[in-house]
Amino acid sequence: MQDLSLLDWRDNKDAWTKKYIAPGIRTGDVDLMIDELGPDIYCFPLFTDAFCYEVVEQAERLGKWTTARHEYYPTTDVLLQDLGLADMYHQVMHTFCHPIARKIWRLEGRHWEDMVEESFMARYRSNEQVLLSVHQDYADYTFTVGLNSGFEGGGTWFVRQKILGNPKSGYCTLFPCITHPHGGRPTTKGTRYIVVSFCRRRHLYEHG
Ligand SMILES: O=C(O)CCC(=O)C(=O)O
Ligand SMILES: [Fe+2]
Repeated sequence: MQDLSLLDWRDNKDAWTKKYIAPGIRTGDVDLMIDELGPDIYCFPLFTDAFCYEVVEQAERLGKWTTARHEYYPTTDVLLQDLGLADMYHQVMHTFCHPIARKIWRLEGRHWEDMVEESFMARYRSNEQVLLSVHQDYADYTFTVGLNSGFEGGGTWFVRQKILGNPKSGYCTLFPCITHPHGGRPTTKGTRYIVVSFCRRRHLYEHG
């Protein structure tokens, strides 16, 4: 099992899930696992330490960080696609994450079954980009996943709800957009890594 890599998700689903997905979520015990940090801000364990370690290692090894990918409020980031991890991450979203959003907010109908994600890893460092100013995500809802510990500061500040989400390594936060403008608080020591997924309905304005 220890020889499995992040890319083996297609060939060996059971062993892959056991190695990389947190217990509770992996077993479908969603009701047991979800905390509500504040109004419509949810948090649950999603990944194991092995996942977090390997995904950060891959990003740092490839070193494809960008600083101007978004026109507004750019992060220092790399698309999971550019790490070769987009298909794997999409499968995780599809299997474990979108069903949680649909259940919480009663999102029914086929439009909510066909979500596109923009997933990227963002990095904050005391001597590089330390913060992200308050903004709206261009999405229906967003997932953010903490990937490490050993930094100081950081966290997602929801200005209207006055809540700081700062998920531990492997924990995923879920919030809807429009009502939840937010920003990344300064990382004052060390490096903070997160994966952010902007989730959009592919056919938002189509009838039926
Ligand atoms: O740093 C954070 O926690 C928030 C990141 C974020 O809001 C974004 O990338 O859109
Ligand atoms: Fe954001």
